[in-house]
Amino acid sequence: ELQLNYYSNSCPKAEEIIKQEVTKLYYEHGNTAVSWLRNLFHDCIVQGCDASLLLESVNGTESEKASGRSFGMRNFKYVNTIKKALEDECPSTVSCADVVALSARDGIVMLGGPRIEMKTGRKDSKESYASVVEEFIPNHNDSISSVLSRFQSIGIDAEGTVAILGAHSVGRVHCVNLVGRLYPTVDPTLDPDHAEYLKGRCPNPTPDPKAVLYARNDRETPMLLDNYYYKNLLSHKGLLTVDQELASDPGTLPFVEKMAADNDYFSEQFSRAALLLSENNPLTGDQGEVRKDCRYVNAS
Ligand code: HEM
Ligand SMILES: [Ca+2]
Ligand SMILES: [Ca+2]
Repeated sequence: ELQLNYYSNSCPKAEEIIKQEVTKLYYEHGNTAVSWLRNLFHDCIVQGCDASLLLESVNGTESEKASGRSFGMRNFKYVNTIKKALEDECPSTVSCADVVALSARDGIVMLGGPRIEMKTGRKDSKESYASVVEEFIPNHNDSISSVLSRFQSIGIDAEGTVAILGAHSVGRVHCVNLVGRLYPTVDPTLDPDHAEYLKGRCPNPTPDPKAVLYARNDRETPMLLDNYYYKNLLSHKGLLTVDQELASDPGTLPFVEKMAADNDYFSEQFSRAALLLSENNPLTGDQGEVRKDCRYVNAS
């Protein structure tokens, strides 16, 4: 069972230490906060919130980070910074899965988003689920029905799915994930002026995947977790196919319209959905372990 303040006896300063580290890292590299938010999705939706995402590839184990779905993920080295601060205070006590959850919670606040009350007590997996990452994480051009059913399977309804995708109100998309909507012809659901702008950002129809060319998700408030994402969708400026589809499907459009009009409603729904995501199928009690180094299972 997850509970509020799980570390109140075993490591009373744990939550404060995570918040301090997240804040410090944010002022050094603002995009770390963006990464903590994406990590929550990529860890929790794959098997559960168990830090399986953070394992490195070592003899026989392939890292989930090596999956194509993890393309563009960054700042993993700073997870180790947070974990080290915790190990210095209370060795082998605070799980990497809780670091994923709480760093996302505090990152969301740094990005101007809501403060979400999250429980703790998650344990860390002893294995990577790299081989099934693509079953759990949708692709950028998947159909809306498959995206909705993926989130439905972890208890997030259509309204919550629209809200959680509001995470794409911050951060960036690399050209490899965009050119399909620009070349050889422009996707008719994309605003023509915005398409010209995106072509300027991504001039090559077949970009080198190693190239660092990208466009910002939200040109208006790229570092704020706010409802500009939905305003952009309504003006046909969604970047990924999955984003734009939210505004064309009659089952999701009413939520897009309501979130575009009301940032508080977006924040409420985003909090509700992020909480469900953060509580998806955790390991608790005697299950799993508390990794000493988030990149490797403990030596036995
Ligand atoms: C249907 C579901 C989703 C799909 C297909 C998807 C796909 C993607 C793709 C393709 C990128 C761009 C990667 C790149 O080119 O660098 C991206 C970025 C991002 N995604 Fe998602 N995503 C989904 C849902 C979510 C959710 C639920 C969250 C968080 C709760 C999230 C958070 C982010 C963030 C923060 C970024 C920006 C990362 C950065 O700038 O470093 N995404 N996503
Ligand atoms: Ca996981
Ligand atoms: Ca924004």
